[in-house]
Amino acid sequence: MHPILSGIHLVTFDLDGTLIDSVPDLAVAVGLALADEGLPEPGESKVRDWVGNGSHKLLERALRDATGELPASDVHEAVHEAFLHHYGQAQSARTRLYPGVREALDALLAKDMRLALVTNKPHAFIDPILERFGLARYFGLCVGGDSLPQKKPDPAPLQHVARYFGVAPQHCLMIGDSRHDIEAGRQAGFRTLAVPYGYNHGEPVAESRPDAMVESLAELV
Ligand SMILES: O=C(O)COP(=O)(O)O
Ligand SMILES: [Mg+2]
Repeated sequence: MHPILSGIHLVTFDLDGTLIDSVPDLAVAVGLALADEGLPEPGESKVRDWVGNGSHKLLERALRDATGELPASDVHEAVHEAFLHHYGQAQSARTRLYPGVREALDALLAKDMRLALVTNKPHAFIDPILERFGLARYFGLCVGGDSLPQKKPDPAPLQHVARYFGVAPQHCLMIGDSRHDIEAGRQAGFRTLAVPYGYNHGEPVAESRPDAMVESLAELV
């Protein structure tokens, strides 16, 4: 086991960019939502840099990029609704599990760790994606970006998970790909571990100074 796991009873995972490479499907849905407004599709590489603060921010960034200005709230709402519709139609057609994920989850469960998911993705999409990859059984609790009034980098979703399982923060670990995961984890008093392969607005997540980094979750176990 990786030394970061010593004394840990609860491991909380981020979803997008940590367990799954979801940008190909997110980019299609963003493109279709913008096309409904007669705007050009941004493509995967831009969308990769916009993911991380939930779906409202994702569409705000896309509209701002396409039009050069902050969207009016009615346009923002309409395009966000269109995105939810399109993403709901095909949220895992092109999405892939990262290498090492299943092995890591199996090994952690075998060590009697509690596992939870805290994503900024809307909650409605979590179950279908976990089901699609056979991952639903691993997580005792899944928190989405719209499950609570606060989302990462606010520590509240992590504090909620720790309280739910009755585990003190110093025995909890947050694993994620972005500065929002590391900041939320640090503020919640969790240990933090980052993976470098996900989405962090085009910046190295090492700059957020997580307690540890692994190239692949397989290295955890
Ligand atoms: O939906 C997002 O913006 C990011 O989702 P994540 O928190 O699972 O990385
Ligand atoms: Mg992420």
